[in-house]
Amino acid sequence: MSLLSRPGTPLASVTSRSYSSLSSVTPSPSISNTSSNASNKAENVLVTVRCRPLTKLELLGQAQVAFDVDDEMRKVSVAASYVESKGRTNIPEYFYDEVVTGSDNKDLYERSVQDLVRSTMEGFNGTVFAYGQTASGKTFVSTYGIDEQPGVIPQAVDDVFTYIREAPNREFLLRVSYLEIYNETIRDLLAPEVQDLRIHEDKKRGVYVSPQKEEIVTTPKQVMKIIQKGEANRHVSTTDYNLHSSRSHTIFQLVVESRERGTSGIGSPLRLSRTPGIKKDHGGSVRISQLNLIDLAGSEKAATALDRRKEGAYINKSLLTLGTVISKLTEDRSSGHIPYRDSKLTRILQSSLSGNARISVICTMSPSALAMEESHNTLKFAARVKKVVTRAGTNAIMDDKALLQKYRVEIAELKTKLMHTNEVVGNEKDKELSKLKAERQKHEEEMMEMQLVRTALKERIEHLTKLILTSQSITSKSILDWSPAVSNNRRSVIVGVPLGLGDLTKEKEKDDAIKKLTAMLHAKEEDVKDLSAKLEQVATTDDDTPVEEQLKSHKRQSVIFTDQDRQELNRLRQTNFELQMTVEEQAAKLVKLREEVEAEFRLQYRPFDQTPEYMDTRHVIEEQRDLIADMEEQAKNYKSTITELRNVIRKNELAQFEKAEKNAMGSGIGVDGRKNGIIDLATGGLVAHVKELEALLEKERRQRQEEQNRNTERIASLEAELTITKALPFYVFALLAVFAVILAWVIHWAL
Ligand SMILES: Nc1ncnc2c1ncn2[C@@H]1O[C@H](COP(=O)(O)OP(=O)(O)OP(=O)(O)O)[C@@H](O)[C@H]1O
Repeated sequence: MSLLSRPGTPLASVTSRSYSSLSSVTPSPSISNTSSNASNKAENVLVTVRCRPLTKLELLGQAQVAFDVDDEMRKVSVAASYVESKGRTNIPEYFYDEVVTGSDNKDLYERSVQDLVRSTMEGFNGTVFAYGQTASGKTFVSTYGIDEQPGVIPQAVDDVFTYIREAPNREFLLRVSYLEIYNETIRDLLAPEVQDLRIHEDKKRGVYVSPQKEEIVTTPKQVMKIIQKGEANRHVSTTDYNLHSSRSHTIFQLVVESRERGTSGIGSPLRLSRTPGIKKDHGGSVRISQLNLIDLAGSEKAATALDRRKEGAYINKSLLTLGTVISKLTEDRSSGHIPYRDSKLTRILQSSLSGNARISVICTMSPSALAMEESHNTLKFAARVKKVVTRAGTNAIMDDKALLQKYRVEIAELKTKLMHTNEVVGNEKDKELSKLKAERQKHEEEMMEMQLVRTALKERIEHLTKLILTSQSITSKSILDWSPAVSNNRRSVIVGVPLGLGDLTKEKEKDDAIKKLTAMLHAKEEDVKDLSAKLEQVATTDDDTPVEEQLKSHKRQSVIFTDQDRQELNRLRQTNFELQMTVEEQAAKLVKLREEVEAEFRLQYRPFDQTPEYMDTRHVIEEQRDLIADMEEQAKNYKSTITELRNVIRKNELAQFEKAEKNAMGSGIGVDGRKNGIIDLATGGLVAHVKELEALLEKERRQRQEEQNRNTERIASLEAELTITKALPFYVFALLAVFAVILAWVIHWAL
């Protein structure tokens, strides 16, 4: 609700006002017009009285409520019961712009602060401060609420960003600072280590503190973090009246710079409005304004603790000066000196208090009868401050005070410089630089890739070597399994390979060497396993040392493996796996081939004694031998027949002789003549028959002998072939071995 529509305050002698009457709340292109129209109009400080509920402590002490609060009527009055208890009849009443009770900080913000914050976004300076005795609720109003009721500062910050979000035609730059005045010393809550902060004044900037840390902010969260950081550095102590009493005044300052979007403004003159003193927001001019959110330390009675008493003295002194300054401001200005310099607080607030800011004061009070005196003072202060008139106007500036402008100018200058540099030397240098960068990146990538490939290849080579050795050993075993025969045709296949029976020793040596190599490879395989385990273990570490170096020094356990590296490694492992599969397939093929060859050997080179040729020859030899045996038997028979015949012949001869001798003795014929004639007649036929048989036997024997000789020669020749053929398995073995080695090398180089 606009305050203009409300009844005026009896205490206020000048027109009360609301900030909404000064400027349109809606951020729009009309901002600059509205602002300038409203600029420099005399306005009173907006005064709000917040009367908090009784605290637990006060309730425990059965504190009497001494004030009645009527927020509808915006009236605070001393409770009738209290007046009566004091034996009085006059009930004092106070009226203000806003009177609130309870704990609703949101409502308080919307009533008393929101318009001021929004007008700050439109270029007017704004100051909000909470004033009241200690433990009256100033910090509650300013910073912390309860039940998720943030105080004025967080709500203002949020509102600033909401405003920016809703103003598409303007661009903003925000800077924040957070100061503390403790025992009359200025401290920077954002840089507490910085000493000797001093107050300066010049025509352009007015009153300001230096050196002061300002942080450019871009999000509400960032601002809240800064506030929290500052709060952590603030002086807070337990006092007789408050567990967490603020022992210092704090000034949270937000500087807002803004300009219309799409206007560079560089070099364009600052145009002033026709009304003297009012600057119009034309073209690229930058509006700059300050929002000061002040949490004052509480005025208090003398404390018991020495430190607190000292602090209290300073606090009271500065608050007293504030009161004096405000009193003077409400008097006729020409009447005299205004003692801003009497305290750091009034000095820092000088610009705002002297008129160039809209001011909203929230006076906090306790309703307790025990705090009657302080509350009364607060109400009187509130009434006094209500009379202060300010004439805030927008500040449109073009000089380097505005960071927004400065940054824009700097960006434009840099762009020009860049363009210029690009034209003159930039192209060449840029090219060179990007080439170098690209080369370096490429080199790094190559190094990484090489390392990964090396590891993968090593594994693969070891595996391949292992496979080859395995296949070698299988071959040699299978050779021992069978003893193939051989033919001259087969021998011709391996002409030129210097292997033979004598090469068996060399084969043995080779076998030994292969075994040695296998042992070595097994050892290497173990190393690789260890390394892989280490790599797995440290694969997630974020070490910046180049991989190459890390791998070189085995002492190091950390290896960087980015996700990309790991993918690459996995890809290589996959390739490696596929290669292994290929090699195994090849090895299987080799085994199959060897089996086929062996089968062929078995088929073509059956054992010699099983070949038909051998069998036939053997058969013939057997037959010949049988025949010879028969013939020899026959010859024996012939011989015995001949002997028998000869015996018969001799018997016959003797018988004939004896007969002739008897006749001769009787006839007188000589014995010898007769005897010879008879023998010749009797044996002549038999002898001829014997001779005939003997000739036949001799002929037969010669024929058999010749045939036997021929067969024996043939067997000898076949046996000689058999001896030579026995070497063939070794030729075959050598052929397979050479084939396997060639295959392995071909796969290795192909990858
Ligand atoms: N409107 C409120 N509703 C509920 N509790 C409140 C309210 N205002 C203040 N309090 C409580 O009163 C106590 C004192 O408040 P706070 O610390 O804000 O006082 P202060 O004026 O900042 O005191 P000091 O000047 O000593 O720092 C706190 O416990 C606070 O929670």
